Amino acid sequence: MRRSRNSIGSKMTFTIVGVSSLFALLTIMVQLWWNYHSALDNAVADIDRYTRSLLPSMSHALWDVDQPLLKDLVSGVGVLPSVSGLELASRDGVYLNLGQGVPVDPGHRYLLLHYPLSIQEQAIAELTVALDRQQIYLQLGREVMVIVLGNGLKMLLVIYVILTLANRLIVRRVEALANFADGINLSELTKLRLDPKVAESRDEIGLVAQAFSRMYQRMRHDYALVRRQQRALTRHQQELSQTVEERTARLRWQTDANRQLAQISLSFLNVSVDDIASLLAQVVRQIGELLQVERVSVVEFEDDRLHYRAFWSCIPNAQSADEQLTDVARLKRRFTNNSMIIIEDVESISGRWPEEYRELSSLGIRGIAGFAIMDGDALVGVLALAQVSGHLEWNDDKSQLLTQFAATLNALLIRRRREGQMLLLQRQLLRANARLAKQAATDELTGLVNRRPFSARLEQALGTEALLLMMDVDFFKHYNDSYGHPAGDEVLRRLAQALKQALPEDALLARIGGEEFAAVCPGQAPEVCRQLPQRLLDAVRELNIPHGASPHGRVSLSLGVVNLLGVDSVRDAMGRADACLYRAKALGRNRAEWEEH
Ligand SMILES: Nc1nc2c(ncn2[C@@H]2O[C@H](COP(=O)(O)OP(=O)(O)OP(=O)(O)O)[C@@H](O)[C@H]2O)c(=O)[nH]1
Repeated sequence: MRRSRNSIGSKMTFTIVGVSSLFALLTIMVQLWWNYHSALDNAVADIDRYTRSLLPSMSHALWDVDQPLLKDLVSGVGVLPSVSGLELASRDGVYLNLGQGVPVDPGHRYLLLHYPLSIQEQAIAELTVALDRQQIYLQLGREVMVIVLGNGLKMLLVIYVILTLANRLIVRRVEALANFADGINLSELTKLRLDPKVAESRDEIGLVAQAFSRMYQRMRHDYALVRRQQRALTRHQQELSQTVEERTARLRWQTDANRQLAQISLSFLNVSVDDIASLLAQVVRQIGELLQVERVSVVEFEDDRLHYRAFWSCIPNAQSADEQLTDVARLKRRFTNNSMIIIEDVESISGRWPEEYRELSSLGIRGIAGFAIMDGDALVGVLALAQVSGHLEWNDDKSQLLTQFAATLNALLIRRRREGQMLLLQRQLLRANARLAKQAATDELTGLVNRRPFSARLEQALGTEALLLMMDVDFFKHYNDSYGHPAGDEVLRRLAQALKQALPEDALLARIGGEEFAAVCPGQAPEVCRQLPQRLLDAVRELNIPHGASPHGRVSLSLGVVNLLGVDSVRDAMGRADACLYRAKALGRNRAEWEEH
């Protein structure tokens, strides 16, 4: 630590030097004062003692008028140090002035000492000794240097000792303490060690250091506690915000899912039976994307067989399981007491349901959720969601949603099934009706149309250049009688076939009675028209069916032909043709007769 002028060392130095200097000055002053007075007193005492010892001799010398002796004696006093002058004045006029004499005004410099000279207690003269203080001052001046030097050295020694002690006992330890305090950094919570010399001493600084150390320990402890609390608070806040985020996401997901489910339910209500399959395909895809699973399928049980009604997978070219290989009875058994089966990890059922485990594993399914589609108490199908790339991520919200969806799906499947059954019934009815209608319009024996459709066609051809041909088998009663009724039936069938082939394609041939045929032949070329009856007769002749009871020896026909141009009613047309036929019969049979105009 850099020591500044404000350091304890500097302050102590300044203080000690200042106080010591002052004290030394005072000491010197007092000593000088004391020395001065001692020197003055000593000088006065010396002068006094010496002078008084000489006074009797001086008195006698003066009395004896022994001038030289007197002068010697007085001069002897003048030899004393600090005596600057002497004056002896007797009553009888003897006067001696030695040295510098006695100043009239002594002032501060001189001290005058007066000694009476007497003989027989009678004063005869007075000796005045002038003491010059200057001498004492000079002597003191010499002593001052010694005193100052002595005191100065003493003072320096004392300062050195005090500063050394202060440095060792205070400054260094305070600096160590300051360094310790400087090193305190709560954010890092470092463990600081105070110098044992500072911390272990039992003086005030040691006590302060120990108090500091304890305070730091408490601060560390408190700070660690606060940090722990802060960390716990932060963790709690993070957990709280995470929980809020998760709940918000779940709520958002639920809202979105419910909205989609409502839309799906609505679309189920409005969909026509024919569109159910495509709607289901679309909906399973929607469910798959909403629940983020890789496969969704809807299967229905029918006659103890399983049918995939919809299958979707986000994996290209993924195939549903083979309907034939699924053990429907086992699948139904699993759903007997469970409306849903959630297997997040297929491995978890390896011991409990080994067959299902094998089957699912062989399909590469690693997690699956199945929801029963119930029709009342009957299990009619299963909605299944599967994961192949990993385990199934599941929660109650998804279960709740899919349970609802399965119920909606059930309603749709029931509707599909019931409407499908109705449609099937309708189609069967229509087919039966068509069959009946066809039967009603068709002659069962020959396969030709009967009278009703023929009449309708005839009506259409009225007033056109069409021909109406009425045909009747000759002597057919005899044939039946001779060959039997079944043989007669066969003849009718063969005749129908031969006549149909002989007629133009657009002609309509009908069996309008027991052994009666009729044909409407739309407008043809005159040549074709003219030859047509003969073509028909020839066709019958070519059949060459033996008929022993007929004069012709074989089965033959008689024809009555009418041109429908100018004919305006079926009844009229049939009547006219009948008349022609009658004429043909009358003229010998096996011939055609035209209406005469
Ligand atoms: N095998 C058979 N015979 C039928 C059928 N429908 C009617 N016949 C018979 O056809 C015969 C018609 O006889 P008739 O009306 O007397 O006329 P025909 O014997 O043909 O004599 P002509 O018409 O005068 O030449 C009856 O004997 C009927 O039984 C049928 O579907 N099958």
